[in-house]
Amino acid sequence: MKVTREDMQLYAVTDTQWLNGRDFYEEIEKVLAAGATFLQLREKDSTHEEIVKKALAIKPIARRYGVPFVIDDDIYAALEADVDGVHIGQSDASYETARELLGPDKIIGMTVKTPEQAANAARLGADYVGMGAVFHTSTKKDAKDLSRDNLLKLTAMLDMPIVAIGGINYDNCDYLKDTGVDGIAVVSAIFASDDCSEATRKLYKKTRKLFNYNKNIIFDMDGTLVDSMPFWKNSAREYAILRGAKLPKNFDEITGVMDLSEYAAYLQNVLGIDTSLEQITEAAVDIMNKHYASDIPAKKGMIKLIRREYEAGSKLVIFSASDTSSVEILLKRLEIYECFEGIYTVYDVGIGKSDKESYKKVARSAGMDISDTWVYEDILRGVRAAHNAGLKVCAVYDKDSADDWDEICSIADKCIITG
Ligand SMILES: Cc1ncc(COP(=O)(O)OP(=O)(O)O)c(N)n1
Ligand SMILES: Cc1ncsc1CCOP(=O)(O)O
Ligand SMILES: [Mg+2]
Repeated sequence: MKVTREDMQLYAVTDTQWLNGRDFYEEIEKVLAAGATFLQLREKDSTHEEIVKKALAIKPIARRYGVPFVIDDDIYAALEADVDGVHIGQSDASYETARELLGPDKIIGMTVKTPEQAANAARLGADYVGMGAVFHTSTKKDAKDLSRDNLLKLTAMLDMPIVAIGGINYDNCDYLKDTGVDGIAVVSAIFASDDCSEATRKLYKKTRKLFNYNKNIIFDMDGTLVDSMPFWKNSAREYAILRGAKLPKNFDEITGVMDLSEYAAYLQNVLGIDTSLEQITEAAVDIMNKHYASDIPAKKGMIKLIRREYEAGSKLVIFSASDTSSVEILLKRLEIYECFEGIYTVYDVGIGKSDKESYKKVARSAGMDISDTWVYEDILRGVRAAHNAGLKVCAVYDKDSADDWDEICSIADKCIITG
């Protein structure tokens, strides 16, 4: 698993001691939902068995949010729980031992405090480094403070993802601007807060600007933002009933595999309904627009994600295979219309989503730089085309594409599973 600089933006490190009786897993879920970009399980008072148990419980949560998840110190727990990797310091297992045990694909992060350690991390090929403590902290009393000058010296030596740690919070993190670090790792600034969601959301917004992670997002609508596929499938039935057809028992089975022109021919030739492709297309939009206006549900967490990105300054557009009117109706109903700067459909772009040129054209028209742009998409052909266009892809799980999920995840840069 490759770590990016962007993954370092807001690195959350757990510590049950700060929780004050709040539920550990609920708080972790809140932190990930609010935008933490990396997660480390660091429980200094837990036994190996307890760490494995906790890691196994956290792993599916981190997977759902597509956030890399590592364990502090315990390389055997990382192996047993099969998490994404481990973070090792100078008094933990060596990089070589960790790599041999965990294999080439797992993440190995290292603590670096001196030029020798920095050179060593570079030589060994660590996936990222953590540097600190940049401020004195009660979370790790034995951590020596790292001066700004020394931090600058260390970051200048390294060309890899770097995260600063130690006593960092919302009010003092500006200190890290232009130091060469790619983000902040925090324990108490998140987990000691009474409201972990709000603390994370505020830090996410602030660090996005601080570390210049400008983000453009091209969002798909059906299957990504909303759970509309079942409604689309049912629209064929709704139209046939509207036109007075007597439906055979296996109607859904027969029409489920048809495209619109095959469906038109079936209605005309088999069910004897006087209709045309144009009429069906128009009727489908009408039927679906009623649902977009009333009962198609947003996928779990998506509204929050869109609001978070909008508030953090991302530029968002929709690229849909549905009609513009449908997109507008839905976004207004979900009260996220103002979050999007543009709506593009395959009809006005003139190219389908299987063709990488469609995504390039949307990015160009929206004034988005390909290297800064993410595509959120649920279908394999869209994921593949967007990836081939050079865009970063966040795949969103949809049960309609369940059979393609493994292949989708082998292509996408990030995969999230919404309810
Ligand atoms: C991201 C990150 N950076 C540094 C550390 C510190 O690791 P280490 O020096 O091994 O100290 P302990 O955390 O084990 O007390 C870290 N955990 N994470
Ligand atoms: C793990 C670690 N390594 C250096 S300081 C530190 C603890 C950071 O905790 P906090 O963010 O609460 O200061
Ligand atoms: Mg350690």
